[in-house]
Amino acid sequence: HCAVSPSSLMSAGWNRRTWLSAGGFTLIHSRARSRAPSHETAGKLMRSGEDKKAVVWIEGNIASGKTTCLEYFSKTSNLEVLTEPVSKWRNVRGHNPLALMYQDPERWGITLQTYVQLTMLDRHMSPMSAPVRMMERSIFSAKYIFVENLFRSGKMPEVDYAVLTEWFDWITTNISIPVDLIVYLQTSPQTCHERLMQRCREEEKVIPLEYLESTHQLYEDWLIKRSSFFLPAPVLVIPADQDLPNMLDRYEENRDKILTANNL
Ligand SMILES: Nc1ncnc2c1ncn2[C@@H]1O[C@H](COP(=O)(O)OP(=O)(O)O)[C@@H](O)[C@H]1O
Ligand SMILES: Cc1cn([C@H]2C[C@H](O)[C@@H](COP(=O)(O)O)O2)c(=O)[nH]c1=O
Repeated sequence: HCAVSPSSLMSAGWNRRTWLSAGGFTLIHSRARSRAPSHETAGKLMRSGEDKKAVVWIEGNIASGKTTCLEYFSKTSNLEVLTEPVSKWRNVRGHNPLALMYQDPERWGITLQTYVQLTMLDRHMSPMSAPVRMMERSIFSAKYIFVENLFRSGKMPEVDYAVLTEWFDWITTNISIPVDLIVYLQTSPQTCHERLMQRCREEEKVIPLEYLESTHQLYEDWLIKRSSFFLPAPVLVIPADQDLPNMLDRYEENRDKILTANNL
């Protein structure tokens, strides 16, 4: 195993631009076709050659049906599906930060959310293998919904919130995280609570309805009222309290909009 550091490459005649390009990344100066105005992307790090592909985020409360939706679309050709890295949150080198967070949020909220932020960034930066990417949640909802919920409910110390916010702001200022469309599976907290109980994930058995009501409100403020945080793309709302056959009809109705998200 041979470690090559950026500084040794630089002294061998490489500059920052060639080093980044070799790793599949470039620094953006301006973009021919960009999702965001060029002042929002200029100077940011982004993966090369992926600005013509479409990126769709599937957002929604816990147990709203995101994974089920992704599973349905995964049979579509020319589309890749990225599920949330929950298995990593349940097992990092033998530790379970998701379970720890639910047991003692004041102590372990920062641990889980730091790891969620890292693993989400890793998902966003992974090379695209198809013209359309459908991804479960985002680094944005991790911050705007879950970190915010911990902090506002008094379960995250202000210093932990400040450190996570500094990290988040650095990442979103310096790295381009493309998105063309946000699909919001809009459910009632009651529906999520029923589905969560039915799914029966061990760590989540302690989640009360009130927790889902808070995260629901944060989602509504972000994606419907647009009153809380930066919204990086248009939002397609799909009412998702319906049974599965009805949901599949809703997905078919919206298939074209979703698959051509970068032409909206
Ligand atoms: N439309 C639906 N009607 C009834 N149950 C559903 C529906 N969609 C998903 N489920 C079930 O609800 C639970 C949570 O769904 P899941 O897709 O895992 O949600 P998420 O990924 O948003 O947490 C699962 O047991 C799933 O089978
Ligand atoms: C993004 C994010 C998630 N979580 C928790 C919430 C749930 O218990 C799981 C994700 O499950 P879902 O069924 O896919 O909604 O992870 C969290 O605590 N913090 C986060 O940032």
